[in-house]
Amino acid sequence: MMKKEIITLTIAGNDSDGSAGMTADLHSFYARQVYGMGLLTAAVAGNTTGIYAQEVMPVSFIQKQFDVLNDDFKIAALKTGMLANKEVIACVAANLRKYDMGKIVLDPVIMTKHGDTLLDDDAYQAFLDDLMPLADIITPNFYEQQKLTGMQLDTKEEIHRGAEKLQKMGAKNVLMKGRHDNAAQSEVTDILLAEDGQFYEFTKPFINTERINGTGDTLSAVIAAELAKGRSIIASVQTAKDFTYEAIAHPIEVGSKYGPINHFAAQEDTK
Ligand SMILES: Nc1ncnc2c1ncn2[C@@H]1O[C@H](COP(=O)(O)OP(=O)(O)OP(=O)(O)O)[C@@H](O)[C@H]1O
Ligand SMILES: Cc1ncc(CO)c(N)n1
Repeated sequence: MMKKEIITLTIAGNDSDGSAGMTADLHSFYARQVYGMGLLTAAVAGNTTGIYAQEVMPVSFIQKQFDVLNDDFKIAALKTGMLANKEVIACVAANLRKYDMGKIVLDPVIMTKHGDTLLDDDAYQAFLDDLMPLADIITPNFYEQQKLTGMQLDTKEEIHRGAEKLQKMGAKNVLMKGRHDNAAQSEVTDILLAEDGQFYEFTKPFINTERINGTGDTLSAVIAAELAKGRSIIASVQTAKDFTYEAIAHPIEVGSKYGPINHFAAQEDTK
């Protein structure tokens, strides 16, 4: 009998160097053995030194991609990445309300690690009002946590309060990714506030490297892939954390500066 594939979708921008955005998502889906589809919102001209130009897809074209995918496929889970502006957010939110596309992982992509902006300043409110209430899980990094909560979150207590604020805005589960900007730190801990109100911690050793382009995309893509298989939030986050760690721990030589992570090694080393 023919095997029925599990379909996982990324709604994201493409980064031309393959390190981040839709390409990293599709590498991750492949490595976790789900069938990946890509609904393109934008494209950036980037390499390992930075991003040099961006184009946003017309909303009518984004709408068409939603319609044709939903005409033909049953999607088990999706993740969002670069959404660029409030018009794209409105379109994505309307379609996530219209169509049942399975579990929703919201990765609030605002800025790259190297300071390039991927979401307009006037789009945060639409993100909070229209997308947060639809999320099964949201995965902000340290910078995005401050932007979305409007709070300064330095201590563990403050991070807990910030996660509770985001959960009150509608996200069922909130994964607050840990800081990794201190060369002397020994670990990176991500904190999950789960739907049941409990906090869970996911800790791995800190790796002191600049080759970490696409870590956030990879983490959220693996969460989506595992949720698509029907696994729990906690099991999905654990696999995503392990996978991303292995991908950082086995550097590959691509480009001259801020390199990508290694999805091949992670595929072999993650259960
Ligand atoms: N240097 C590191 N050592 C160990 N783990 C790391 C390191 N950097 C990131 N991680 C882990 O990678 C995952 C992604 O977190 P990160 O904060 O890098 O996301 P991000 O900033 O959204 O990434 P992106 O550049 O894709 O936007 C988290 O689980 C985090 O703990
Ligand atoms: C399109 C795109 N999405 C996300 C990132 C980083 O998160 C990037 N560099 N490019």
